[in-house]
Amino acid sequence: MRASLLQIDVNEGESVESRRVRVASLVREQAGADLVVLPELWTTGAFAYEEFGSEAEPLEGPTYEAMAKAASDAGVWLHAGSIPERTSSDSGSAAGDGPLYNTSLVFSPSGDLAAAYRKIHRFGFDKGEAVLMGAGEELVTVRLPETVLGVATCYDLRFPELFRGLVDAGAETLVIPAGWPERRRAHWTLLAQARAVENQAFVLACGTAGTHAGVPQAGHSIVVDPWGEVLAQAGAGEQVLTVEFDPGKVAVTRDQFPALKDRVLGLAAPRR
Ligand SMILES: O=C(O)CCC(=O)C(=O)O
Repeated sequence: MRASLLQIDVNEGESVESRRVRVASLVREQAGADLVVLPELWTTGAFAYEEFGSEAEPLEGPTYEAMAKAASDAGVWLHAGSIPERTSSDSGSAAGDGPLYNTSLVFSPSGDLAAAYRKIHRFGFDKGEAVLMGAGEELVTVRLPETVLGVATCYDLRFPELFRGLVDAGAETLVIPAGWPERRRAHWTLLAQARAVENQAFVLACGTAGTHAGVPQAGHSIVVDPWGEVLAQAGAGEQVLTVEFDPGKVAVTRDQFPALKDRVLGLAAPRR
């Protein structure tokens, strides 16, 4: 299986619309890949909090349209990263009066929406995304012909229980778009490898390059195999990271080193 991770440079010198056009064209250039992955919130930047409201779009907005077409033009599965999604509080109310979500979109090679995932763990503690956006509540997997994707977004990477939930739902390839900051790059690489080893799954983690809202981005998108080996890692700048991998390695690893079968669930709390 061939996957291309598009580590996009997100900076304020380029408008959202020109970046959308440029990214669509980069996706088209990946024809021949099985799966293409984009980063988190690449239209605005994950730290451009002031733009979340002004650039938020309904699920089927301009980014959805552009990415659905790019996926079908290229004939690839496309994890189109995430958008700031604008919602309505109920079907009868004015459009856009509901919470915003950090929503990932996955398209099939015919350009149909295969899945949407609302980021569960919002970043920022008591500010930023954590207060500006609503929290997703549902795990999402996507069945491709070669593998089952389990999707998560950026800060989710720090929460192993989410990934165990995805594995229990059948995930074999964990896809994580991000806008991870340079300051915590060591955590990014370490956590990507940890999630791969503990879940005996491939990890495809795609970050952004450049600096937006004063936050230099880590880049260093990474692909890790179920044994924890780094198959490929990008540098700091904009880059297309292409990797060939054998999805069958998940079953082989889980069979030959069956640690997942030794899980003990529902442990009792310590007695005081
Ligand atoms: O957990 C981190 O260090 C980065 C998380 C983040 O930047 C995000 O979720 O947008």
